[in-house]
Formats: sequence, C-alpha cells, structure tokens
Amino acid sequence: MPAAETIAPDAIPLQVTGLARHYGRLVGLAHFDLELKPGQCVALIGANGSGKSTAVRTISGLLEPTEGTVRVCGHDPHSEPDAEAARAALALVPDAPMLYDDLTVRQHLSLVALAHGVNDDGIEERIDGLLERLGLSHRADFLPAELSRGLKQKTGLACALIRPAKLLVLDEPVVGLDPPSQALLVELLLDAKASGTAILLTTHQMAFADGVADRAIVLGEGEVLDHGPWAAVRKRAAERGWLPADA
Ligand SMILES: Nc1ncnc2c1ncn2[C@@H]1O[C@H](COP(=O)(O)OP(=O)(O)OP(=O)(O)O)[C@@H](O)[C@H]1O
Repeated sequence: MPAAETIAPDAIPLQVTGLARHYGRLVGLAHFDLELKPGQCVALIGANGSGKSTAVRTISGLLEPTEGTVRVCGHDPHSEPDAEAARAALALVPDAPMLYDDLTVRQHLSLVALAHGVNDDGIEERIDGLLERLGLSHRADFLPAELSRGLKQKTGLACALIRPAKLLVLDEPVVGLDPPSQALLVELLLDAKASGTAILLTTHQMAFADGVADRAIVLGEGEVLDHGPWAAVRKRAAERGWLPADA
C-alpha cells in the first residue's frame, strides 16, 4: 500500500512528547512538547542557537532524538518502515533548500508531484499556477546553479506546496525573500491552513509570523521559555528582551 494511503483522514498532524536532542555535552533541545491539529500554525522563535533548527530537524526525522517521541499523523519519523508514512505526511522546507543540480525548477516540481502520487490531469496546470504565483515562471527551465538565493528558496517552497502534506515544516522560510514575496508566502500559508494543513515554522521575522501564526513557542538554550497564543507570547517576548527591540 502506498505510504500516503496509510494516513488516517482524521489523524493528528503532529504530536511531540518530551523531545530532547543533545550534541555531546551540549543540550540542543530539551523537554519539548507540542501538538498541532489540522489548520493550526505554531511559530518557534528565539535567539540564535536557542534550538529552533534542532527542533525542526528532530521532528522531521533528520536528527535522532536523545529522548522523547515524535508522531506525524500517528507515524514515527525515526523508525523504519513507519518513517515512510511520516515522510508522506510531512513536507519540509529546510533553511537551505536541497535541490538537484541537474533538474530544472519545473522538473523539481514534477518529480515531487510524481513521488507523492499527484499525477492527475490537472497537475501541469497547478505547477504552472504555483510557478506563476511565486514569480518563478520566467525561471521554470533554469537549473539551481542559475538561480539566486531567493529563487532557490522559492523553488524549495514550491516543492513543498505542490504536494498534499498534512504537516508543513518550514525552517526560516522568509530568509532571502523580498518583502512582496514574504507577503505572498503568508497568503500561500493561509491557503494551506484553510485546507487543513498544520504548519510548524521558525523565524526571526515577527511581522511575517504576525500574518500566519496562531501560537508561539519561545526557545532559549534549548528549553521552552514561554508558549501560548501568538500575540500574547510576542508581547511578553518583546518585554522580556527575548526579541530584537524593533520586532
Ligand atoms: N551539529 C551540531 N553539533 C554540535 N552542536 C550543534 C549542532 N547543531 C547545533 N548545535 C548547537 O545546538 C544549539 C541549538 O542550535 P540550533 O541550530 O538548533 O539553533 P537555532 O535556534 O536554529 O539558531 P539560529 O537562529 O542561529 O538558526 C546551539 O548551541 C548550537 O551551537
């Protein structure tokens, strides 16, 4: 059975319990709990080195946890063969997009769509529509080496958005994007939320998170310093000096 078909329609997109990741004696993340229901968006915020990428990478199955459990739609991304179903449900946009040197932008999207069983008659039109919306149409037949940093970032985002993920995980998604593209990304993420996709993102851009986050978690030295509704946590974080003064 294809992995995507093992995902129950009413599955909870993300459940994380007691997650910890140590790097030798250094604690990258500790005591991390999170549940994300369909259509919810949580922003992880915090200073450099506070553990945001460690959380994202451990939740996505790229890093083994030292302690704790992760379930993506009920599946464990750290245990084969269950990890295959977790990967089918989760779309990750890492801080530096992983692109194939010899595939064009359009070929990346076609490959991702095919790999996730999205090969219906309308797929080419949807790829064209997404390329157009992201301002990538004029670079559709270019290779990654011919793209700027921001265009590579958009290609990584397009790859995640072309497939029907239950959980979208984005690590610093607006780095490299110009202000109109950041606003466009907010629109695309609101569309994804409206269709029931849960979102976990990290960012240093508070104005971007204002547009999309329902809740926030503040990390510091790998520990959760605060969590709750986005606006309240953002205000407390600014008052306590956890954010830049202009955030
Ligand atoms: N591969 C690694 N080996 C050793 N220590 C690491 C490794 N990756 C991260 N760390 C450490 O773990 C801690 C958390 O790092 P992480 O990259 O998760 O932070 P971050 O909040 O994403 O930071 P930034 O905002 O700078 O991207 C830091 O102290 C960092 O130095």
